Amino acid sequence: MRRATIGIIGGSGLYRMEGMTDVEEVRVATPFGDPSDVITIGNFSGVPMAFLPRHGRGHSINPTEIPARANIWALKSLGVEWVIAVSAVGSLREEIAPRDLVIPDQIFDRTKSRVNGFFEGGLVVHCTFADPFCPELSNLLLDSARELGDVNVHAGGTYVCMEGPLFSTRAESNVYRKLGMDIIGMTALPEAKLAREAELCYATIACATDYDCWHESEESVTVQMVVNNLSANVANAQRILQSVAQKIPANRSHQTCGCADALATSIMTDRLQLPAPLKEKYSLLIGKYLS
Ligand SMILES: CSC[C@H]1O[C@H](OP(=O)(O)O)[C@H](O)[C@@H]1O
Ligand SMILES: Nc1ncnc2[nH]cnc12
Repeated sequence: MRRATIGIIGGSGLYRMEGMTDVEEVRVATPFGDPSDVITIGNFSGVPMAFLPRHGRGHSINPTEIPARANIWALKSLGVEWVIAVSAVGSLREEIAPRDLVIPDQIFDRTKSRVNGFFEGGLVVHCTFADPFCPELSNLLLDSARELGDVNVHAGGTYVCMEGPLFSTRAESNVYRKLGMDIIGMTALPEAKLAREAELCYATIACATDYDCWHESEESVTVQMVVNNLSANVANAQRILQSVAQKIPANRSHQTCGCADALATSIMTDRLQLPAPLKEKYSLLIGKYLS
């Protein structure tokens, strides 16, 4: 199967990558079921890249039902080391206007019904997650976003991940603002946790589409509002991706982020006691720590 080191997870409005050449669609089976859709592998800006739409190409998968474990596993199995997630978000700050971009640096978890990690059934792993986004990949995204010149870009910010699928109540939206959250969405988790467990560098381009429902002089968020602002946002995200693909190093040997070794000190279970079937199941993620 063809391989790629950069993986793009497309969110609402980004179901196909324009500008990819020499493409092949691959179906990847994983121990956690099927990914959201076929993965498109091809050349993008001269770089091998894998693209996966997290809601499926017809947007048929709601946030709670996204097979995030299968998605991350599938990308890892194709050789992906860098994952760039693209997401539509609501803004919880006056200064983050619809159509602005945010490269968030924190996440606050308000999900309720999701499986949060890969490891289970006798294998216990506790990864450090204080900084949920890879700082090095985030910086590259920021550089590329700023190069656009005609888009407002915000460096850092806390993404509160709600369960959905309904949007927030006004009380919730106001509480998130008081708690210091900056943007709101439904999909950063468990995706970011799984990327960390899979030792991938993971960062997000968050495209603001609305002011959620806290703003006194703006309409409360509707799908129509999100969709109206998305097409401009998605075009900008694609321009960033074209530029960042050129900046991402060919391998991670000089990285200082630690993402590539996230499991080195995180596996609690005595390796001598790990049953062979578990070792086999998880060899893609922990094989290098078993020899
Ligand atoms: C269509 S608005 C709500 C929807 O959009 C965001 O998804 P994504 O992060 O995949 O762009 C949000 O989290 C909701 O899933
Ligand atoms: N206001 C909002 N809340 C949750 N997810 C969103 N995605 C886009 N806008 C959103």
